[in-house]
Amino acid sequence: MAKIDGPPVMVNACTGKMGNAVAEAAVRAGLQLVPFSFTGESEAVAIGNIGVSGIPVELVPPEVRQQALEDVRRDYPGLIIIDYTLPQAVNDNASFYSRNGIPFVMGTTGGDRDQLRADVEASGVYAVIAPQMGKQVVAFQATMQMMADQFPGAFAGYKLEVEESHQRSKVDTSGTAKAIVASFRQLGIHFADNEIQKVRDPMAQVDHMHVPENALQGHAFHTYSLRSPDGSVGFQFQHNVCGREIYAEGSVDAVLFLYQQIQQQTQQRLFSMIDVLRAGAMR
Ligand SMILES: NC(=O)C1=CN([C@@H]2O[C@H](COP(=O)(O)OP(=O)(O)OC[C@H]3O[C@@H](n4cnc5c(N)ncnc54)[C@H](O)[C@@H]3O)[C@@H](O)[C@H]2O)C=CC1
Ligand SMILES: O=C(O)C1=N[C@H](C(=O)O)C[C@H](O)C1
Repeated sequence: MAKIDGPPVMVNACTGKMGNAVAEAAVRAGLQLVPFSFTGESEAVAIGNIGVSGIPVELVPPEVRQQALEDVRRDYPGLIIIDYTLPQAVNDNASFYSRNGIPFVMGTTGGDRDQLRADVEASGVYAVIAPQMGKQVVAFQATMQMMADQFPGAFAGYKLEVEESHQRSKVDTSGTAKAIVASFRQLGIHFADNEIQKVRDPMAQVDHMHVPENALQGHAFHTYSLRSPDGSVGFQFQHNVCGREIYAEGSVDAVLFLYQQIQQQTQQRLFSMIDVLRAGAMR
């Protein structure tokens, strides 16, 4: 694989479905994969190491991560971390990377998002934080935000229904759905995040959300339905993704974008995936 002009990349956690997918995408893109990965305690002890595209990656448990990161920073100068762990780890991992001055791409959803942004902003570390890394879904997300910015309150009085379907193992409510619902609230619709319907039953996913059976273990099907107060006007928006390729490729674009910002020492240091799209930073 030809090497490209980019940073070494550390993926936490290569043991995860998304972490593994993005580590493979980084290698495919010609980036050097750091052969260490922070992971949830059980895997590190039980598995020891994992192969990514033929590269043996050593799994590091949380209790030795500080020394491990210092070693990695010494041996792989200029590295950028990609985090796809779990919601309960988001804030602590981001603070850990920030304390150590390591730039990162945070794809993990959940946690305290306001605190996450505040802590990263205060630290001055370079980072991209986004609950959605799939470029075309981000374009849809940005379009909804632009409509809300341009026409606040335009849908006041409308009723909204949101259904998001993911693999059964997904513990949290979709961060993408929450971001798009925030735009609907700006458009005047009264709707709380806890009203988002999580579809996790495989039969309902196939019969009601029309998820292909071969995508049940990795999909993201979202439907947003709007109805006017008198029921005479309706809208429906959908974004349906099978697999994880779209997020993995977008994450690599985010890494290359962040690498450029660091090289240019830009004043802005905290970015969203909409910033990455606006910069045209896509292969
Ligand atoms: N931004 C985006 O476009 C996307 C975001 N995601 C998000 O990525 C996250 C992971 O999703 P999956 O890979 O499907 O989950 P998963 O359960 O397959 O993998 C999570 C991995 O994180 C590890 N982990 C848990 N705590 C950790 C810690 N403190 N430090 C290091 N590793 C730790 C676990 O051992 C596990 O291997 C979720 O929050 C999901 O919503 C997933 C796909 C796309
Ligand atoms: O967990 C997933 O798989 C995904 N999570 C993200 C989210 O919570 O919005 C992005 C996408 O839906 C896939």
